[in-house]
Amino acid sequence: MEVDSDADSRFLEGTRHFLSWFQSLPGATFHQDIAIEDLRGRNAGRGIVAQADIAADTVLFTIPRSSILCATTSPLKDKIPDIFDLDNDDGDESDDEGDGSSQNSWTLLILILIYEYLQGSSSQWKPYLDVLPSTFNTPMFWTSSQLSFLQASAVTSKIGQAEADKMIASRILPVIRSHPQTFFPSSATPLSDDQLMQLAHRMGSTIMSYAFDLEQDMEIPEQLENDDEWEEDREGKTMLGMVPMADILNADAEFNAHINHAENALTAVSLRPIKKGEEILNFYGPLSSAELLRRYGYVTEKHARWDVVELPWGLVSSVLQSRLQVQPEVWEKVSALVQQNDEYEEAFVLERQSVDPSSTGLLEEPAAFTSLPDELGEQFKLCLKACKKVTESKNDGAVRALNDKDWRKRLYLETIIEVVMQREKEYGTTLEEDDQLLRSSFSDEREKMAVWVRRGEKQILREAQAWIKTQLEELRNKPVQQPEEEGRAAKRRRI
Ligand SMILES: C[S@@+](CC[C@H](N)C(=O)[O-])C[C@H]1O[C@@H](n2cnc3c(N)ncnc32)[C@H](O)[C@@H]1O
Repeated sequence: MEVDSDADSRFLEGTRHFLSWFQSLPGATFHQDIAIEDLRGRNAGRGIVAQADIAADTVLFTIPRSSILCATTSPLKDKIPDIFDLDNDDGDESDDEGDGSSQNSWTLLILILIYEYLQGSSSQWKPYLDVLPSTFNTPMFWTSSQLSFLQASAVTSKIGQAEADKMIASRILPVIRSHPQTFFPSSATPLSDDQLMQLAHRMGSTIMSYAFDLEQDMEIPEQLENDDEWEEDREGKTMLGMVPMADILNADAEFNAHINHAENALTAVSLRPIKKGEEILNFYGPLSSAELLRRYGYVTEKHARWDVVELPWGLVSSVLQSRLQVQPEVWEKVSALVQQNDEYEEAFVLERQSVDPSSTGLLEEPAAFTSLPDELGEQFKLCLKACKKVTESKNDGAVRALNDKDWRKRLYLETIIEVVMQREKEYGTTLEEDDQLLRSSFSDEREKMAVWVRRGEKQILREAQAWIKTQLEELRNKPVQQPEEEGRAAKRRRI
């Protein structure tokens, strides 16, 4: 790798400046045995590393609430108070006027960040803003060639570029355009719509991978306990905020620190003894590799235990139709009945059973594939009922077979195993080919992460296949209660 010493010294200078700014904040603490280190060598940006052995329950650093950049601390509140009346939706644009009049906690924080960024040196958060990223590895910023490495992963449909563009155009740009003096100080060159769009994307992505939900673990004062106003206040309590230093912590599925939220400050506390040289790690939640990539732009081996794969109902339905040999015009009626159900689902998620990390941040039990989703079984059952209703010919052998519980169970398992195998084929390469690829070297880290994501999904499909096989085996070994032949023959007959 080419060494860019200018960029390196800017990086180090940014870290130094940020740390001294942080330490100068009233009420902030930073333990003497930890340091912010340059972890770019392993694609992890900055991180915090123990410089000596640290005991469990040690306060690693303290962040005063006044230093958090959020709706309550932003100077923008005095300048454009109207936008602080939150809509309390989660980005749903249905009631959006397109004039920036309705904000949610997400869009408001984008505006707050853009405002601070445009204030340059006069922002009190400048040293902090300087260590926030300007580029991202999340799929939102990938080329179509890089995205193609994700193959048939459902994550490709969740990137949300178009929705983000729409949200920025309707909620962010109108506010900035109608308050030019507020956003652009006299010294600053106003930005074009395209530049603002890019800046908003950058801030949106920063929030996605850096912001915290600010819970307020406050005791309710007795005299206010039955006060309606207080209740209302508490309802809207979840506020997004940028928390300096807490967001320098990297994270993994096994971690050794936790951020505690108290009334006046947030503290990072060690969950167990941490050895000198160990990275201090937080936890972003039980996220699959695909979700970790989508939100944070990285993957780790340990997160793969929460990998998931989606089975579209359309695929289940078409495999079932061909197994039952139902004609297309009849199956259309069956499908219409299934879709009328209030709980109709378009896709089902296969996942392992996995316990959460322990209170000390360790994963104590392996994750295992132990069942198909109940909702999939319910919808399958509903589909068979619809099939029976539509075909009407009550004497038909297949309909009689549908009444046989074991036959239905076998039909379900055989259908899903076929769906699982077809789903794997949609990816274009096999699990074994991906494994081989992952053993080679990649010139593009994004391609490697994509292969990791798709490989994890294929692994779940294989585990699901193995589990279904054992279920079928058990069913085969079960004593037969009814003549088997009828059901089998019925399967071959047309309904
Ligand atoms: C809250 S920030 C953590 C600090 C960040 N490393 C930095 O330099 O600003 C979250 C981002 O850090 C990176 N990150 C976090 N944990 C990581 C890990 N275990 N391995 C690699 N990158 C990680 C990802 O880019 C993620 O979007």
